[in-house]
Amino acid sequence: MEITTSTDEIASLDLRLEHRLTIQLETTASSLKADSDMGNSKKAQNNGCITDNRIYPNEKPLLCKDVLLGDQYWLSVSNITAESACTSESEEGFTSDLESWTDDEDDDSDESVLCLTSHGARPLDSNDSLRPPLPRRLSFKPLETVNEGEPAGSEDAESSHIQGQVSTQTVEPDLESSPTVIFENGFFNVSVSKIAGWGAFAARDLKFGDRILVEKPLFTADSSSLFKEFDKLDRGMREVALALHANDNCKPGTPKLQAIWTTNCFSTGWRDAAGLFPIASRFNHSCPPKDNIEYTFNNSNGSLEMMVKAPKIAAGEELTISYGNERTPLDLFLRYGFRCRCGACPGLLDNTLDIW
Ligand SMILES: C[S@@+](CC[C@H](N)C(=O)[O-])C[C@H]1O[C@@H](n2cnc3c(N)ncnc32)[C@H](O)[C@@H]1O
Repeated sequence: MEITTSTDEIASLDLRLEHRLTIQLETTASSLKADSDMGNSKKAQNNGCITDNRIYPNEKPLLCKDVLLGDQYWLSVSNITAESACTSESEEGFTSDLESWTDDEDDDSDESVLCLTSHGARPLDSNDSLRPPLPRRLSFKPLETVNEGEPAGSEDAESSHIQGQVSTQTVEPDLESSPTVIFENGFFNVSVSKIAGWGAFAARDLKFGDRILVEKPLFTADSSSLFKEFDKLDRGMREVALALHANDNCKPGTPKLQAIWTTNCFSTGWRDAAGLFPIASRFNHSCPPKDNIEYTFNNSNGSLEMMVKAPKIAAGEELTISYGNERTPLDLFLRYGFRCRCGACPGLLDNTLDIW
């Protein structure tokens, strides 16, 4: 297996790092000094961040402070994972101790152009290509119960019902107003999937062993500490978490966060400890042998890594992982609340549920 050793080739993502930058940019007038934005290097090292601030020719920015430059918006991780990636609409009548959250759609205040690359942060370069603006919908509100039966894909909407006072939450990409691509890093992009909701697609031909994503968790927890750990997040990070797809078939009254956790968390290898990874969470499932990406949690850097496991993947193909090789379509339905449409399995037969 060919292992990528150069950081130039690693698709790296560190949401904590990006968010720290965001906070610093909001409180620091316009300093573009990467040193001060990134904190001291020792601190960054402790967090496992890559903080090499040199400018590398032709290096593609991974993430960037949302900024208005000329007529174009640069893409920030908040946009990628909270606005577009999701799927949520504003909730009416929600109640929570987070009610003080505000919608900062119109906050275009003094923003410096700083982007994250696989080497750390650097000022936006004139050669960097800009992408078209995304719809801005920073209106994610915490929910208290789960909106059940509304799948990420095109599952039968007739089975939908809404619990308690929670209003409908859109979990499908809105084809009318959503951008086609909500995340890209050179290896893959996240856009609308034929399997379900959002999915990941090869941005170019890939081969066995290509490392396509290295992602830090928003947070890690186990079943007993989920809410406590979530409460430690700041507003931006909570929005990102709450924007992820929630299990459609949880028991009535299941907290939204719990439904998101069961659908999206990746094990970190110790008992039931797991992490929430907003980009990796957009990968749909395929039953073997159709799953073409494998993943592992790397304890040494605290990141989830995704590698190509198929011999080759052509540009444009959907990238899928297995949510569990031993899982049958019934297991998938019971655990994740979806009827598998991967194309490799027969799917969940109607009479299976009747029998069950
Ligand atoms: C971790 S999310 C994957 C990304 C998701 N499509 C989204 O829009 O965020 C898991 C959810 O995606 C959908 N999904 C993933 N794989 C699927 C499959 N093979 N067939 C049907 N739905 C699938 C289900 O709704 C599942 O609960």
